[in-house]
Amino acid sequence: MDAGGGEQLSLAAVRDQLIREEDSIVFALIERAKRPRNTPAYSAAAAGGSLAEFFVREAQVLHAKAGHYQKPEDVPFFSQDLPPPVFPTKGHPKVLHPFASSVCVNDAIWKMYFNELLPLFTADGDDGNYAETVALDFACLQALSRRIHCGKYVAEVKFKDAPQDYSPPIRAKDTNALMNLLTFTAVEEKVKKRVEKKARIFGQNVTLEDSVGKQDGDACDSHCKVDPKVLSKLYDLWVMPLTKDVEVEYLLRHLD
Ligand SMILES: C=C(O[C@@H]1C=C(C(=O)O)C=C[C@H]1O)C(=O)O
Repeated sequence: MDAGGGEQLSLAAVRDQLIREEDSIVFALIERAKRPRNTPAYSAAAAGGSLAEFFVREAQVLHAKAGHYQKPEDVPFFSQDLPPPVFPTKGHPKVLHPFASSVCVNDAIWKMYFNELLPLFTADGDDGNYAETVALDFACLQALSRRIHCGKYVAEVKFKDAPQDYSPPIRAKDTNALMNLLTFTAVEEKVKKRVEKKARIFGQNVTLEDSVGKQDGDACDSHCKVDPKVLSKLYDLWVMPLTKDVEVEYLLRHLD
């Protein structure tokens, strides 16, 4: 996480990072929406797995060799037998507990992405561009996973800011109390509105003839590359709940 790069980790800095991650998620979905659903890419092939699974496994091997997956928020979807980096990597400041790297909700992200999200923002159809399609899926999965696992930093700063509040429910392993403590409904409402707005702005067709930015609100939503409402739904139903699951899972082990 960039906010961990030397300066004091703060809730404001971590939230700024989360805002930046929104851009990556919105753009990744816009890119994937260029292609229709392309379901054959997700059907199990003779060898067992699907093309999507094959691509993610192989892409992660390359990414691992290039030095990816060294930070607590960069969590691979298939962690078994990943090779070490081939080139020297620059260490990152250790601001989280060592167990942070084992907090992972990628299985839930995988299921959510393929079973729930994809049908919401891709058109029915099959154009045969399976290799391109799964590469775009990989970008979406990585962007979502990275944002959600930034929850580890959120949890760390929340604990550091109020150890007296967080320690009793951690000791009591009271998941509900922790969830209530770390939830900020007003912040969540703003996040939903902002991602919807970003999808509306980033997803409009830019031409020289029309006046870009003038169209606003629901009027232009049907022309957007991804329905802006899908973004607020994605964050409401899955991204923020999973981020909070990461926060709780991280906090539960904080006093171990
Ligand atoms: C990430 C945070 O924790 C919770 C999760 C949020 C999110 O995923 O965007 C927003 C507010 C909180 O309910 C935060 O406080 O910023």
